[in-house]
Amino acid sequence: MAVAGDMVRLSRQIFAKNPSVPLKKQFFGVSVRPWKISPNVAKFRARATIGVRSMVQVDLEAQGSRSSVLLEEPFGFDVVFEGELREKGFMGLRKTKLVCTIGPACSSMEELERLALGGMNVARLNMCHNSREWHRDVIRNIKRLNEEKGFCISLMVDTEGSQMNMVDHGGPSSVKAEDGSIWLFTTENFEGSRPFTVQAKYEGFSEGITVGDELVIDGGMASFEVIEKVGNDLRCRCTDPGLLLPRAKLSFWRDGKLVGKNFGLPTISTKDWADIEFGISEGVDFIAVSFVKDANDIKHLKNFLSTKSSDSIKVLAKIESLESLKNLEEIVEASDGIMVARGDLGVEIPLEEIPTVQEEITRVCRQLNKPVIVASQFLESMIEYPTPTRAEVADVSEAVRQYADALMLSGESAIGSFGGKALSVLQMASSRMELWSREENQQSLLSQFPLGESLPERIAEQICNCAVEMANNLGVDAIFVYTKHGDMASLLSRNRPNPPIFAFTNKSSTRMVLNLQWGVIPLHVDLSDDMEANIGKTFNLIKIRGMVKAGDVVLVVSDVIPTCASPTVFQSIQVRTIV
Ligand SMILES: Nc1ncnc2c1ncn2[C@@H]1O[C@H](COP(=O)(O)OP(=O)(O)OP(=O)(O)O)[C@@H](O)[C@H]1O
Ligand SMILES: CC(=O)C(=O)O
Ligand SMILES: [K+]
Ligand SMILES: [Mg+2]
Repeated sequence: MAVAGDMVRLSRQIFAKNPSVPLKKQFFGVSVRPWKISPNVAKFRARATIGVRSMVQVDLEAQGSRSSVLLEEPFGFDVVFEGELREKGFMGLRKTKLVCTIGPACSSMEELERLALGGMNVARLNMCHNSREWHRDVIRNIKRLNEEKGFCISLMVDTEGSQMNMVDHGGPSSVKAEDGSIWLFTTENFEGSRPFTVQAKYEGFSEGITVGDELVIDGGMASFEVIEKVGNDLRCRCTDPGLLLPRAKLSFWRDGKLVGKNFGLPTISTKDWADIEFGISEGVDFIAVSFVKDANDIKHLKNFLSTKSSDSIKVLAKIESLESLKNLEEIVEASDGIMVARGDLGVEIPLEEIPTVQEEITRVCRQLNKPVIVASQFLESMIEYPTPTRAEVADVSEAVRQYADALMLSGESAIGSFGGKALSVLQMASSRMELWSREENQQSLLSQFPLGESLPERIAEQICNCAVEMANNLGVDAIFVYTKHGDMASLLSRNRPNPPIFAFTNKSSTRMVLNLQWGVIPLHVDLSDDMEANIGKTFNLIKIRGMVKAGDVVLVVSDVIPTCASPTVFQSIQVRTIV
């Protein structure tokens, strides 16, 4: 069995099984794909020892040549899933994906690797913090881990957005506002800290605000009453004492309703555009847009990405304002995925509404087949303590029970002392709840809603729905799907099947994007037009890695198949036994 770091010696047998392609052509034709060859064996050997790609030693003496060359098989694995599969079997594989926010507590190579080994599927970079150079180093380090150690971690840039918050003067980490104390909220720029004075980030923060309005800090950390308006500044009396943290969020309320929404600021600010350009140039996989208001915000960014030929980068809309909730369906339709950003959402809607809103967003996303991340405060107490509260574990389990595609850590990983432990709590709690849902047959309760409009789309959807029903009823070990843009894999995932979905794609961007989807294990492999050859090749490759064994039963769903023999695309479901 080959493991990470091993060199896989196959000699000729693998190709003997695949005689349809002449060996010489396969290796030395004008197009060397799907095989890369280097005459520089030493270099390849060196990479083989640090890398985990499948290395294939081919003895060319059999072909009348004396030398032997080492070939790199471009087969992208995920060492963490491989390890889990060997340890726990197909049904033990975790389906819920995990996102970690990278901050100072976990940005070193060692810490990143620890999170990678702990099951991080996506790394989130919150552009609210730190410099682009800092984020660039993190991105490059993660790419290096993927490249050299065989992890499969996708990258997400999360925009700062135009939120109304306090300016961080780099002073003490929090200031206490006492009951009845009088504070000035100003837009005046000043250095250092001034007693009882808070600088608001935008000039127009007090527009439309009148005496008597309530100013709420961070959704309820502290509250003030506006007692005087002095130009743009507000003099306020503390009515509910509490802590003012650096960059705390400000919101205004009148008669129990939010006022002064958005302050007329664009969803994507000038700085956000620069951060997006940065993300494009660093080759990230997702851009999460903060404080989305409507579908146009998303369409605008997607157009921009396509003019930059970067449409392989997927756009996630963060639902964290009242306005985004009003336009939920159109935003979900326009975007490639959603984040339920409960932190800021809790500033704009009453806290007791968060659970039902979360469930509703998750439901809409699955109906419209868009991945959904549930985010914020899952294990907040673990920023300081090594164990979670029981209520926190229940919250994690509830999101898993709702079949969210992914769960996210924020401060727990970014600044917490126990990021690795927090990740393992997510990991264990999700696996446990997935098992329970399967045993209770909760999937059967999922209602589907027809998506496709054109006949080919409807066919693809029906094939995937039926494939999952078959896979569940037959109790197959795994579903294999061959997919270029990930659509079939996504339609399978939408049905939340019992067995894991191995999605083989020849586009590395598709692989990184599928990484966010429930139950999908995306693998990068060169695919040809000949589906039978693809099936044979992928069965062999993953058998060699010890991921499947003879006798395992696999349901194969295929889509990418126009061949000379059958020039029309046909989609099929087959049940195969690994031999
Ligand atoms: N790159 C970073 N550098 C420093 N601190 C960070 C970084 N990323 C996150 N943090 C810290 O981690 C904590 C929580 O993370 P984060 O900022 O992602 O939460 P959030 O406020 O919910 O996100 P958002 O600003 O998108 O609403 C914050 O208090 C922040 O100070
Ligand atoms: C994640 C995020 O942006 C929030 O919870 O507000
Ligand atoms: K953000
Ligand atoms: Mg937010």
